[in-house]
Amino acid sequence: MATAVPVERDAVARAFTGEGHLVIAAGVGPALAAASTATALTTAALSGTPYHLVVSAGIAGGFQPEAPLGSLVVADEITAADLGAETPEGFVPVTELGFGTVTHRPPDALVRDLAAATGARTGTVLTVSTVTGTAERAAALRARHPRALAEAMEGFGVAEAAAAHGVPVLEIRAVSNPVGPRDRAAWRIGDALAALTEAFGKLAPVLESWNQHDQ
Ligand SMILES: O=C(O)c1cccc(C(=O)CC[C@H]2O[C@@H](n3cnc4c(=O)[nH]cnc43)[C@H](O)[C@@H]2O)c1
Repeated sequence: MATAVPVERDAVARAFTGEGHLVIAAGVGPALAAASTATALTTAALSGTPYHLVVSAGIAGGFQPEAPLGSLVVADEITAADLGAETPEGFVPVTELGFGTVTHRPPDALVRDLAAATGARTGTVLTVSTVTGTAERAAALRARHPRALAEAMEGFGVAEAAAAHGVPVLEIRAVSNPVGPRDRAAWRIGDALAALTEAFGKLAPVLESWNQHDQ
């Protein structure tokens, strides 16, 4: 499990206490999250106990009204929203420039099972390097990604590391703030961390049984 910061790591670890997994604070942003996750995966593989699933987890901004504060989102697509080029005609993702990738897809069945266990919504979770701070940017992201429910800063980096190791990936986010105009008074980080702990309590049996049977 790769969270960004220690409070997220602790929120997950409080609920997820079995053996055979690791919960790390991998750092904020896609680059550090990728480096930390790849290091953890390599270390485990070299010691003969490779991981079979990687989960990016933490708090996120939720697109309104679909992902209200305190709600949970399980990504069926993890998409890098700002990996590309700005052109006079608008943003062009790197894939349309002829290289790279911008989306990773978690296993369908696992996404369905996790959503059923927690009541989470499923949809695209965007990875951004800059937190959205205006209504215009939020609207532009939704126009480009109509299925987006949330934005955060690590999922795509974690997914790239998992893909490099041939390991499936999930992203699970609890909504701490709306995506849109910057309003620190509207953040509900405590509620989102509590929602994360509650969700991981319900997810633990699903993830553990998937780890044992579906590799
Ligand atoms: O200063 C701000 O306006 C601001 C607004 C929201 C979040 C931040 C952060 O620095 C938190 C980044 C951290 O938390 C995740 N996160 C939470 N909400 C969002 C969001 O709306 N957009 C992107 N990331 C968010 C993120 O994954 C980081 O780990 C600052």
